[in-house]
This record gives sequence, C-alpha cells and structure tokens, in this order.
Amino acid sequence: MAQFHVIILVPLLIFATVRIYETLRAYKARSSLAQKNNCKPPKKYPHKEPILGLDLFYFMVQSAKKGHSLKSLVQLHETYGRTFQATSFGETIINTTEPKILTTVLATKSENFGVWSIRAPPATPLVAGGVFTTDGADWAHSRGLIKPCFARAQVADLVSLKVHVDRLVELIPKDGSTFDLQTLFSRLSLDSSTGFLFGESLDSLLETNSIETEKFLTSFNTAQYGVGERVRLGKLRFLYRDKRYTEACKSVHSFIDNYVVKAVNNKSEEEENNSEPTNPQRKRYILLDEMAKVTKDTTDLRYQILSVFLAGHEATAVALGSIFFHLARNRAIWDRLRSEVKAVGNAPLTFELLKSMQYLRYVISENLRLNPVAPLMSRMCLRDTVLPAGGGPDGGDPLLVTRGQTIAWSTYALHRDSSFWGADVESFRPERWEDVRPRWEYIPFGGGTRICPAQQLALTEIGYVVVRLVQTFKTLENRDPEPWEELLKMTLVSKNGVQVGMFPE
Ligand code: HEM
Repeated sequence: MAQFHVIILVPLLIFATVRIYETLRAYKARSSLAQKNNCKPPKKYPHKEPILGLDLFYFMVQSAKKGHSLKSLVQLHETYGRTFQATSFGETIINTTEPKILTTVLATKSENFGVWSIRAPPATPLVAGGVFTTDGADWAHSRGLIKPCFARAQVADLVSLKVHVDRLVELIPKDGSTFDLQTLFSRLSLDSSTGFLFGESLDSLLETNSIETEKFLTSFNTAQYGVGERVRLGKLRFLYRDKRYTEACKSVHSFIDNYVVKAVNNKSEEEENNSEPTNPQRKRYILLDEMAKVTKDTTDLRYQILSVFLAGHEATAVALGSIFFHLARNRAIWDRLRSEVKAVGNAPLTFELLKSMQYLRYVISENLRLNPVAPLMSRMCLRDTVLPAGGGPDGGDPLLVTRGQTIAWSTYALHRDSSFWGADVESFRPERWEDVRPRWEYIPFGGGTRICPAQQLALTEIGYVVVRLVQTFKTLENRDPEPWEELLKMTLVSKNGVQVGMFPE
C-alpha cells in the first residue's frame, strides 16, 4: 500500500512542483518585461461580478435583444476610454479602439496574435481549415493558394459581373412599387462570388434554381446561423446541440464537393494532356481551378474554398445594401452622385474609370465608415507582447498583454471616434473625405498581414453596381419610415432590409 502511495504521489508532487516553478518563472519574466518597458495596467471595467464577468455579459445580451449591441460598445468606450480590460467567462478581454494597438496587433507584431482558437472551434465542422480560421504555417499555405486569384488582372474582370447586374436590373420594378433591394443584392453577391470561386454561378437571380441549389442555400443559411450562435455562446458553445446544424454542414460539404471533384478532374486532365481549359468559362481566373494547380487533395480543397466563401460571399451585398439605405434618405447625395455618373457618359465602366470617380469613392468610403461590414473583430494573444499604448489611467502608457488574453476591437466604434472624425460621426456625409486621410483610424477591410485579400475586387464590384443603378434609375425613394436598426449576424445589416421604390431614367 505504502509503495502504491509512492508510485502515485511522487509523480504528482513532481508535476505540481514543475507547474509551480513554471508559473513563477512566467510571472517573473512578465513582471520584468512590463517593468523594462514601463508598462502600466489598463483601465478596468468595474464588474459587479468579477469572476466570470456575468454582469457585462448580461448587459450585452440585453443590448443585443434591443438591437443596440454596437451602440452599447460605443458608449462603453466613451465611458472607459479607448482601451479597457473586461472579463468574459473568466477570460481577460482587452477592448480597444486605439490605432497604435491595432497597428501592432495586425501588422508589426501580427505573428504574436492568432484567430484559430477564436474562429475554428465555432466554425467546425462547417469549415475545418482554410484561410479564415487558421494561423501560422497553415494560414500561410492557404493565403498563398488564394493570392494569385485576387491580383489586379482578375479584379478588372467586369464582364461576368455585367451579366449578373443586367439580371438584377431586370428584376427591379419599373413602376416605382416598393421592394427590398437588400434581397436582390444578396442574390447578386451570391451569383458573382460563386462564379468566381467555383467556376459556375448559382444563378439565383434567374429564379429558376435547381432543387440542389435551393437545398444548398437553405443548408448554408442553417449552418451559418449555427456558427453565429456558437460564436455568441463562446466557451458555452457545447450547449448548442442542434441536429439541423450538423446535417446542414454535411449537406453543404456534399454540394461543394461536386465543384471540387470537377475542378480536380479538369486540372488533372489538362496536366496529363498538357492542354489549356476547353470550356471558355474556365479560361478566366477561377479560385478553385487555381487552387487545384497546387493541391489535388479534395478535403483540403473543400475547406479552402468554403473558408473564402464564408468570409466573402455576402460582404459586397451587405455594403451595397447600406449604401442604398443612405442614398435613399439623402436626396442631395444621390443628385451629386448622378451628376458625376452622367459626366462619364457611355464610357465603358473599367477598373480605372471607376477608380477615377471621386465622389463615388467618397460615398463608398463613408458607408464603410458608418456601417462597417465586419463590425466586431478579435485576436488571441499567442505570446506575451508589449503594446505601445493602452496602459495607465489615460491609456497613454505601454501595456503588456499575455498569452491567452483576447484583444477585441469594434471597427464600428473605431470609425465613430469623434476625436478623429469630428462631432458629426453619426452623419452620412461623403464630403468629409475631401479633408480626412485616415490610417489605422479606418480599417473596414482590416489591416496588416491578414487584410482582406478581396479589397480591390469588392470595391470595384460595389462601384460598378452603384454606377449601373444610378445610370438606369433617375429616382430612388425611401419607403421605410424607420431609422437604421442593427441586425448583427456575422456581418452588420439593416434589420428591415432596404425598402425602396425606383423610377427608371
Ligand atoms: C465590402 C466587402 C468586404 C469587406 C468590408 C471585407 C472585410 C474583411 C475584413 C474586415 C476581414 C478580416 C481581416 C482580419 O481578420 O483582420 C476580411 C478577411 C477576409 N476576406 Fe473580406 N471583405 C469584403 C469582401 C470580401 C470578398 C468579396 C471576399 C472573397 C470573395 C473576401 C474574402 C476574405 C478572406 C478570404 C478573408 C480572410 C483573410 C485572412 O485571414 O488572411 N472578402 N475581409
């Protein structure tokens, strides 16, 4: 018996001693790092329940129910400053809108911060790999796979987009009757992104969807809703047990696998015969075809492509929706935009022409300021790191963040910092872009190493769609008496859609 105790107790004692030693060593190293760099602790949220931080969680849940999550975050920053520490289910969260911290986390020391532990667990099994959820070497592999496809040559490919926009224009009632423009933009974005990603558009604007497409869309919505719920639940995500979620993920995989197998077979055949694609549709840049040049692993390809689809399939539609939400409520802005569009006459809408239209750029930028598509972002700290600001009572001193802490920022709140943007932060005023030159105060596409690879593609597509609609319709009328109400999914959309009436030229 005594021998048994020794066998059990000695290893336990050694293990405990090693752990205590390691903890003390880490504590000492952190203290000396903080001291050497004059780090100060950040301002703290005054939790009533400081262990799990349930009071703040409850406040945010109530805000979400009222559709005020983002406004509440702005208020929290107004009260506690650009950087403050809070607790969420026992974990430390550094909330910030400090540009100096964002530069460090996203660019200069980005290798010390990751997304895997934040994004991968809730997104599994829908997406188990790929650019959006991985870090380190896996992320570099995925980013390398998609890079060639987002090069400028591809961005300027507006021929395919024209076909989809023609269909959208067809579907808009010409007698001024009320309709939801947001729904049409969602279908446009879906058609254009699937064409570019899979090589075959879902053609949802044709209203002749196959049963498979309908099933895919329903399954994808269910799966995406499930991912959203799991993100919201955080550590408690194990409580989310919905069989429909697992079934939907399987159904999405089987739909995507058809495209993957087709792309791999095509590429293998071309490589065997040393030939070019015979199908003219596949002569343009298609993300899946480009990826199949590098890997023929169908499971890897499934997650690589789904990852990009998840990140980007609705972003353009969301941005277009909020632009028209504001245009419908601002006659003077619509008129000024029309003057600029009229001035270009019938010139072909190329990448260069769209880029040269200054007021169009102002309208798009102002919209992404006021309604950033991805309003909430975060990173997990992977290695102890000294941040250049965020410490001390006014947040002006360096701050040490340690492994396992989360840095969270609300792009929505950052874009409403009145000390940079002025007192009229809540106004949709494209003219402000005549004077402001933001750097890290404005990051609708993120920044640094993980900046959105599709930024140019998205801006070109948005510009093209706006110009086409302004060319085709002389009047845009708002048919929704309500102000903007937030609907926070993975993206930020208008809860009531974009209810408008339009009259052609
Ligand atoms: C207005 C449109 C869009 C906006 C505002 C936008 C914004 C963003 C933002 C904020 C990020 C996160 C960066 C980070 O984690 O720090 C991101 C990442 C990403 N976006 Fe976009 N995006 C848009 C359109 C698209 C489109 C159309 C696609 C693809 C077709 C796309 C593909 C991606 C991918 C793959 C990533 C992950 C990059 C990485 O982690 O390395 N985005 N985007």
